[in-house]
Parts: sequence; C-alpha cells; structure tokens
Amino acid sequence: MLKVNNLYKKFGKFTAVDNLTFHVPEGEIFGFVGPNGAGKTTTMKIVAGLLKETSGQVYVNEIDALKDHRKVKEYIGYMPDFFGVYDNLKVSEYLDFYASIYEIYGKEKDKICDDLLELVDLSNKKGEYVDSLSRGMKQRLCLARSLIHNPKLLILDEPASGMDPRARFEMKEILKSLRDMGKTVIISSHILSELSEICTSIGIIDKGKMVANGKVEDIMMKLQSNKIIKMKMINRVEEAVRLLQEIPEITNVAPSGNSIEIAINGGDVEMQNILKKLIMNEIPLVSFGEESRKLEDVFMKVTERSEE
Ligand SMILES: Nc1ncnc2c1ncn2[C@@H]1O[C@H](COP(=O)(O)OP(=O)(O)OP(=O)(O)O)[C@@H](O)[C@H]1O
Repeated sequence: MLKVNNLYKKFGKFTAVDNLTFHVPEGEIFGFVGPNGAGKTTTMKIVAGLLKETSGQVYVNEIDALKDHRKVKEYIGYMPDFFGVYDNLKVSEYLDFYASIYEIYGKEKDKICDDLLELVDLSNKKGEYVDSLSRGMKQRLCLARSLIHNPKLLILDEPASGMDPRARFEMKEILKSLRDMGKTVIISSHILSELSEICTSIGIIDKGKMVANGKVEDIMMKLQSNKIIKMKMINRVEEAVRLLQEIPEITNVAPSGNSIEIAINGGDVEMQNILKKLIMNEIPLVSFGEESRKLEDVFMKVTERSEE
C-alpha cells in the first residue's frame, strides 16, 4: 500500500530525513517510532503531499505520490499532530465542512458523519462547540475528519500525545476498529510500548534514519537483549570507565558524576561478570543494578549513543 524509497529531506544544510526506505503492506498497522525531532512528522507530511521532498520516491497504492498529488489524495487520510482553533463551530458543522471539501453532500454526508461520530464515540457531542471538547475528544474528532472520504491509508501523527490513560485506551479501541475495517494505518509516537500493543509492524527512526524495521515480535526481541545498568561508586570513576570499556558485551559507557550508566548486550551472566571485574579491581561500588526503564527508552539511548 505504501512504499517509501530512499527519501531525503533537507532544511538548508540540515538533513531531517536521511535515505529512508520502508514499505507498509495493505492492512498493516505500522508504528512509526522515534524520539522528538527524529523526522516522523516530516516523513508523514511528505507522504501526505504537504511538504516537498528533497529526493526519493513515495508510492501509495502504486501511484507516484510525489508526482500525482491530486490522484493520491483520495487514498490518504491525514491527521496532523495539532488541532486548530474553531471558534463558534459545532461538531456537526466541523464535519460538514470537511465533507464539503470532498464534495460529499446531502443524505450521503449525513450518514457518513453519523457513522464516523459513532466510530469515535462522539455521537452525543454533535451539537456541542468544537472548542468546548476535551483534548482527547478533539483528537478523536480530528480522526473522524481524516476518515471522511473513506481513505485506504491513514496517516496519524501522534494521535495519543497528551492524552490521559483513559483517552489513550479509547484511541486504541478506535484503531482496532480501523484495523478490522481493513485500513492501512501509519501511526507515529515516541512511546513504543503503546504502539506495540496495536501495531503489526514497527519502524524505529532516529536522526532521520531507519534504525530498525520489522514485525513487532522481532523488534521486541531485539530490544530485550539490551540492558541498561547503572552503578555508583565513591571514587575512581575514570578507572572504572577504562575497565568497562574493555568488556566487549558493553555497547556504551556513560559516566556522570560518581555514577556510570552502561548498555550491555547480554543477560544475567554478563552482568555478573561485569560486577566481578569491578570488585576484583577494587572499584568502591555503592550500588549496581539494572535500570527499570521502558523498552523504548533503552532502545533510544542505545541507538543514539552508538552513532556518536
Ligand atoms: N520547516 C523546517 N525548517 C527547518 N527545520 C525543520 C523544519 N521542520 C522540521 N525541521 C527539523 O527537522 C527535524 C525533524 O523534525 P520532525 O518534526 O519531522 O520530527 P518528529 O520526529 O516528528 O518529532 P516530534 O516527535 O517532536 O514531532 C527536527 O530537527 C526539526 O527541527
């Protein structure tokens, strides 16, 4: 359904999207994950035809999306990561307005709008002013708007950002319905664990580059083999850093004051060997333990530092 090949986007000398290639088959829910500024919004805007690429190719349903903007628009629903201000506009009027853009009128329009409001659980808010809705409701309304022309591909930029747990749960339920409806969805977030529950595949982007891409299970396995360990010592930090850098399983060593954080590629046995080495060299440790972080934080840290 979507093919992005060797995509580049430069802003002046800065490369925001750096030779990005990924494919999303029909019916897939693709999670596009990366830290702030990784290039997610830029990529999604290019796919949606809202931003000009520097070079590369994008195909949506085999249509050249970078050349045939008009044709490709009917296949794409785009939900931006911000919601504008809509003074004096009611929910139903808001959807009517977007329906009119796609030249959907009359009974057909009424039916589509009612169905969409039901899908996003806002049927009882039809007569309310848009600006009076909660943030979560506004995001759901924005999602309904992006579905108005029944697109095959949905591009959702951080639909769960700033939502409380309940609103996030509701958004997840809606995404499940979209999956059941056979839509292809690209959804961006910087929270991997949230996406992993709903997505079928995931692409992790960092500094404009795809650093991991594949089925959720495969990516999770890759991430779980990385541990972050934090240790604190009374002194001799520099010596400890030197000793740690000699251990091949350690992929990163980051000292900060009297603490050191390391990333290791391994499990309990490797962890125990590291501890043994430090103790045998009489490093005055006061603590040593695995950091209980979310998987995505671990992954981002490892990828960020390994490139430096
Ligand atoms: N119009 C622009 N001019 C210059 N730089 C830009 C422009 N738009 C984006 N950038 C830069 O490109 C990089 C990627 O931005 P982008 O918004 O795509 O990241 P993101 O992954 O969506 O991040 P976030 O999660 O914060 O939305 C950032 O460093 C950003 O500052």
